[in-house]
Amino acid sequence: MRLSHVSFRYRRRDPLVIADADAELTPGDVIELTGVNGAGKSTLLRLLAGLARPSAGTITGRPSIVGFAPDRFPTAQPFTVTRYLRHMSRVRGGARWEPWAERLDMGHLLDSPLGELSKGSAHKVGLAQALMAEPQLLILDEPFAGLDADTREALPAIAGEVAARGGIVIAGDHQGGLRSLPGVRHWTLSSGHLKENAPDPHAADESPGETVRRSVEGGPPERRHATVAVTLPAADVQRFLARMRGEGYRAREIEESN
Ligand SMILES: Nc1ncnc2c1ncn2[C@@H]1O[C@H](COP(=O)(O)OP(=O)(O)OP(=O)(O)O)[C@@H](O)[C@H]1O
Repeated sequence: MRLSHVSFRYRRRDPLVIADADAELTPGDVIELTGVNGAGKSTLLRLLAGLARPSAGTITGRPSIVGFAPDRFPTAQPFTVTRYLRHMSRVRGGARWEPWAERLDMGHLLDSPLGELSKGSAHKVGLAQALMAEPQLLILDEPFAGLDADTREALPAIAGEVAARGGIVIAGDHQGGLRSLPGVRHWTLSSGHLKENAPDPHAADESPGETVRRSVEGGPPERRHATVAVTLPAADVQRFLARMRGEGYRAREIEESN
């Protein structure tokens, strides 16, 4: 997925909120987006999700299944949690919401009307509806806001699992909750400009998917690595990378040749 010269303003004479942003997101990426209040993080996330259109520039290659968890889940809807999640499951072609309700510890909330939920509980409903469709692009706006300790702890692993199966995860997050995942990319927005920070030199040399695979398999991580050069048709690169990252391996360099 690629952003090319993306700019956005809310109204014609308003200043640009996003100015000439360029970026590339590849399957398996986990990206943390930071910036001060009002920097434009939510705006950029909505553009990435396809909920707003760039005023200029293009966003191409958006995966077809997108999960978006907003910073404020809209609770002014006349449903209980179960009815809402069932409805979203139908919209999502019969996606299974029950495992997510269990994993996010929502059992006690299922009969509650959306309008009576606490902030953190409403946030969990937003996360469950975003996750249920197994999105190839998972967009989380302030995912840790208001969450209880258990769910906060579960969320990096969930993000890592989405990446491990070749999904892209991007989270607008003040709290640095995904930083425990090695290989996380860091984007910042400042004065409308999107910038990628250099990777943390102390971070482990492995992808988030690899970390999850190791934690699932158990045992201490094996630190020895080998680098293998692979040649394949250019048209197959994205599919290959997705599969490779899904297996927990990490691409170091991509070079095009004739
Ligand atoms: N619907 C809107 N109409 C007009 N301006 C808006 C609208 N939504 C946001 N803005 C403006 O766009 C700018 C960026 O807002 P945005 O919510 O994207 O920032 P943010 O980085 O997510 O902030 P925060 O960290 O406080 O959530 C702000 O100046 C805000 O006032």
